[in-house]
Amino acid sequence: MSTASPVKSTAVSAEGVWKAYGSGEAQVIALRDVSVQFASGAFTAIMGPSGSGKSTLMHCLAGLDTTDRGAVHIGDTPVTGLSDKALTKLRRDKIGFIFQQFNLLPTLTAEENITLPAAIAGAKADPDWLKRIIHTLDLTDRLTHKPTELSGGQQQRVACARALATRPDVVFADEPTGNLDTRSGAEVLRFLRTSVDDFGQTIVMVTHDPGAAAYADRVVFLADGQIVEDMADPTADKVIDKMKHFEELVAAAQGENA
Ligand SMILES: Nc1ncnc2c1ncn2[C@@H]1O[C@H](COP(=O)(O)OP(=O)(O)OP(=O)(O)O)[C@@H](O)[C@H]1O
Repeated sequence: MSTASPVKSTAVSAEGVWKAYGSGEAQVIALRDVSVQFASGAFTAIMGPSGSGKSTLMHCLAGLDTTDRGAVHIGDTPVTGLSDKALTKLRRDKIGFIFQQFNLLPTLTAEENITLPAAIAGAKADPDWLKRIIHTLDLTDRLTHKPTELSGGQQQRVACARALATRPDVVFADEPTGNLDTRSGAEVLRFLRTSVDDFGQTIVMVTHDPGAAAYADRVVFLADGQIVEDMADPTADKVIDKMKHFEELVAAAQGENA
């Protein structure tokens, strides 16, 4: 009997991606030749100092921003070069988003917020799947509430259910615990972990918090628009230790780019 673990496929990849903002003297290079792959069924955190390119990378991976050079794929689908219409469809069908500010529609109930993306896509989310995630997120008693009637933690759990409702190929989470207290943040992070372990989802999360990154399988560190470190099986202590050496990593990256 083979004991080898199954080879994971790639959910998202970037190949030689460059991205600059502005031009001439004012030009800022946000991503410099970034190549990275994110395995399906894995939870990856992206960390790095402010301005290192984390949001730009996530936006380019998710087709929310264009790249100047290089290629991005979601599964086998090339993101670079798609028409606006095809990009909208790709985001709707294959990608879930969780934002720091929750981004729920205030006039809709929790349930309507959760099912809206599938409804817009003209699809009905699988009722058994929805029930399962709503139960796992402990939202069963909150479905008729509007966002203003929910705590921040509950709102973010609704946003998690919304992101997963269509069983997307990848969920991008941008500082999902940035607006939450420690306890509510931990509930969201435990859910993201569960969604990977029990439901086979793929999560890519930008965070500043070493404690949040410790929930991931892997941490990719960016500095000055480049990947400077790729850490497997992170712990908060390992991440903190790495961040202490960040100034050296940034100086080295800037030295190479000088
Ligand atoms: N729309 C824009 N126009 C001009 N410059 C931009 C734009 N977006 C980002 N930048 C610049 O690109 C670089 C990378 O920014 P980005 O927001 O990706 O970093 P970040 O690591 O996500 O930062 P933070 O942790 O503060 O959110 C920064 O120097 C930033 O000022």
